[in-house]
Formats: sequence, C-alpha cells, structure tokens
Amino acid sequence: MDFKIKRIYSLVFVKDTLNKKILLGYKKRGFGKSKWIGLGGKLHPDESIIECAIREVKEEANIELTSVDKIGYLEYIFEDETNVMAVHVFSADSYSGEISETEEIRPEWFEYGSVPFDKMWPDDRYWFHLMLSNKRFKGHFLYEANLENIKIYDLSEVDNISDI
Ligand SMILES: Nc1ncnc2c1[nH]c(=O)n2[C@H]1C[C@H](O)[C@@H](COP(=O)(O)OP(=O)(O)OP(=O)(O)O)O1
Repeated sequence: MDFKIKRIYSLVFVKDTLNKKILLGYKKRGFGKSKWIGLGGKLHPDESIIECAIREVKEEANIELTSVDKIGYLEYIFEDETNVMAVHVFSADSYSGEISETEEIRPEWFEYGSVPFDKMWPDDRYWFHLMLSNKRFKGHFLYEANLENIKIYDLSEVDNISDI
C-alpha cells in the first residue's frame, strides 16, 4: 500500500503594498535549487506554524517580521514519493531590519507584473494572482515524478483559512 507521510512547511510572501512589489528568494541549494520561491521551510518540533514562518524569514533574509497573515494552504504530492508537502502560506507587509542574502537564499523584490514564473514552481502560476490580491485559497497539486509537470490539481478560494 502507498502510505504518504505529511511534512509541514511555511511559505511566506513579504509584500511592499505601496510599490506593488513582492519579495522572492533565489534558492541557492537543496530542494527547489535555482528556482525563485517565497521564503519558508520545514516546521521544527515544538514550534507553531507562525513561529516557523517568522524563523524561516529571519534565517533566509535576515529580517524580523512584525506580523503575518495566513492566506493559503497547499498540498504537494509527488508521484513515486512517500512524502506529501503540506504548505501553510502567509503574507506579511511589515518587518524590521535590512533584507540581505544568506547561505540559502538571495532575496530580491519583483514588481507584481514581473514575477519570473518561468523560473518558479509550475503551480505558482495557478494561485499567485490570488495571493497578490489578498484572496484566501487552498489546493492540491499532484506532480509527475520529474517534478516539472502537474498531473492533476484542485484549487479554490475560501472565506476562512485560519482553521486549516
Ligand atoms: N511548488 C511549490 N510552490 C511554491 N513553493 C514551494 C513549492 N514547493 C516548495 O517546497 N515550496 C516552498 C515551500 C517551502 O517554503 C520551501 C521549501 O523549503 P525547504 O528549503 O525544503 O525547507 P528548509 O527547512 O528551508 O530546508 P533546509 O534548511 O533543510 O535546506 O519552498
């Protein structure tokens, strides 16, 4: 039987709402290497998902988020793999400190209209517009084993995401 183990992640999009810019990170190593992604990573034992979001942004871009807003929940399933990635998506528009490059991530601001989808995970094209317009959403994406093609997906807007 094909048992799947759920691994929990945070994924944080820092926004400059005044100038309509979004902070992405160029992943320099590990899973998703050479892609532009939101900041985030695996939930550690004994921390909440909000603590995970704040810690990962500090580790990856050297800034301290003042608050985060949960806006989405996505599950990624990869053919031939036992793990399911359960990703809690947050947006944030206030922080302290200076954004700077780290060992793992090179952060960079992008205008909302110039997001580099051709160098991002393919599913991002489906839900990025919802995230940028502060809509709440949930979805599932089943990827082929090559991690490039989406086999099936579902995606919906929701009124309330806090309980998921
Ligand atoms: N398909 C897709 N779209 C958008 N974002 C993501 C994906 N897949 C992903 O993995 N991600 C995001 C979710 C997470 O925020 C990161 C991956 O986290 P990862 O770098 O593996 O976790 P860390 O805990 O930072 O890893 P290490 O510190 O152990 O290297 O990408």
